[in-house]
Amino acid sequence: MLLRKIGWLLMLAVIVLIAALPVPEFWITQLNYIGISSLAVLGLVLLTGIGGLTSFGQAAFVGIGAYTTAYLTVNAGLSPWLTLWVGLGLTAVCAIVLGWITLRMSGHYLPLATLAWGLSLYYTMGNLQALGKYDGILGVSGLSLFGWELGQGRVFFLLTWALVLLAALAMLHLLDSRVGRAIRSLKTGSQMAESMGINTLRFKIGIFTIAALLASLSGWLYAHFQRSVNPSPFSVHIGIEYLFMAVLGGAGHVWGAITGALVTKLLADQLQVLLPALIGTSGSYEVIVFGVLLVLVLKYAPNGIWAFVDRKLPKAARKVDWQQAAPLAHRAMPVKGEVVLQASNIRKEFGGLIAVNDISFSVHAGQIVGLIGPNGAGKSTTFNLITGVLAPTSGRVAFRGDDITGLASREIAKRGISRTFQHVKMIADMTVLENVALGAHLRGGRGALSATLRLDRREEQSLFREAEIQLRRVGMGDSLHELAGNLAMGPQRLLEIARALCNDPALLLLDEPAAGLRHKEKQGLADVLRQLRAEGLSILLVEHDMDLVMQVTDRIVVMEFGTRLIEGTPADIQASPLVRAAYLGTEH
Ligand SMILES: Nc1ncnc2c1ncn2[C@@H]1O[C@H](COP(=O)(O)OP(=O)(O)OP(=O)(O)O)[C@@H](O)[C@H]1O
Repeated sequence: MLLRKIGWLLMLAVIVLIAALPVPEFWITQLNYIGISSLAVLGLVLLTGIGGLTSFGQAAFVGIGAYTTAYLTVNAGLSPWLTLWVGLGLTAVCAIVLGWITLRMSGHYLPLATLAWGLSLYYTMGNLQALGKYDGILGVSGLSLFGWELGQGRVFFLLTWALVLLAALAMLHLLDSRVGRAIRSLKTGSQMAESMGINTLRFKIGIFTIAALLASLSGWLYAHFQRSVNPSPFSVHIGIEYLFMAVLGGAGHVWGAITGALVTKLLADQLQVLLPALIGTSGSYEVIVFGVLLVLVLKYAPNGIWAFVDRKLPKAARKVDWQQAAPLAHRAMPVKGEVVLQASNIRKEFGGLIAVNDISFSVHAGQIVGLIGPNGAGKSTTFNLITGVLAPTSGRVAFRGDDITGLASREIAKRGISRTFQHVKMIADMTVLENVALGAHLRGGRGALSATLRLDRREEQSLFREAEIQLRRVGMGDSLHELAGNLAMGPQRLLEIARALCNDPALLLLDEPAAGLRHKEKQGLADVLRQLRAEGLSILLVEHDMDLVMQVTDRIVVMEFGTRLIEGTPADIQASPLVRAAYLGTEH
């Protein structure tokens, strides 16, 4: 905390000193350009580096901010302080509409779509008569405050960098919050995030809009700094340059944005002088060098320059300030023996393959039910049908008497079903505690604005308190501040269980929790499962480890080729020749 404060004070001191000392005007201008670019790149860090959504269209949003203020100040005589908000509003509308259409796409379709609308906006700016076509709008006024001209020098520099630091601070606050954890979960794919109750599309549109707003702010500054606008600085080419800055600086780090903008600008300046002197002719050779540099960075330093700096910086563990926090509300739990889950004739067809063939079974409160069967029997598909990852072809799933067939994962999580994954899904660069707190997403309600303004601290304390309780419940109370990525497989699986428990579930679905565990870890897991059952939780367990299944389950459903082969107590199953034949692959 103290170190962080010193860091901020140092940065402020450097900025004030640069403005106060006789630094040549050329450098002040360069630093102004760097600050303006940093804002747009900061948006890309959030969107691409942290949220995992690649966009080539960031420059187009810079253009919307720049053109809005240029047009309205020149043609309507409005104050730039008013047009800033008009630009931000217009940008938000464009981002929400474009995001709503394009962010459903995944893989390479999304970057392609951003290219498409980046180009469209560029040509729109270049072809509209009202916007001066490719000549743009000239004579944009500078910024002034109560009649005092801010100019293009030191005062503008102070304003720009104050905005950059404020944006960086806001983003750091945002990322260290309930909303921030949800944003960081987007990169792991939507399945885990949705099962924590996170509406991934909403969050994607949210970060897309925040990134666009930062770009728009950058455009507003640019227009009043440059005193003119034309389409060139808002082309896809510049969009790619912003991405380059983010990757070079460190797309996963807030400070990577400023580092990237700074290094790129300084390098471009130096190369523009050096290369013609070396080669003997002038031309845009620096673009070629940047191309080569980008390939080298992607190959040898994919996390960017700031990742190296970050590794050297001292890290303080999160301050434990949640001991006295208010406990989170609990849901009413089913009474022992009540039917918690009822699957009735559920069926799933993949083309011609019947992966789950009219299966029926139930789970009662306070029971551990095992779902076993040879590879490919349909266990994971059954899990996915119950948790809303897949919609059944036919049949019905009821939870605590309510029909939940075909509901989205996040709706099912809301009702009290939590799950773990066959292949652990966690956020490697977040601590164990933060990962587990993600599981309590639905039990908090504070949004992005509260987080940015730090008005969410009470709720955060309650969420962390809950996360610690659940980690202690599964025996991981000593690993709160460890990075999840450093955990061995056993603790990773326990982390997933603690995260699932954070949702205060009435039913827990565990998908092969013993896979990859050592003997001792399996015994530890068995103890945890027994303890959870003793506390009244119901568990549906898919597991290949027969020792564990026979030790902990009350009843077992055996599947084979998508059908229910037999159901009974562990003793019944062990004695069944049908089960033996299914596992040995012999006729029965
Ligand atoms: N998305 C899908 N598209 C097509 N076929 C699928 C899909 N998912 C699963 N299957 C098929 O459905 C059948 C059941 O698969 P499932 O993963 O549910 O079995 P499982 O019992 O969980 O196996 P394992 O123990 O190996 O995880 C398999 O034949 C599998 O290839």
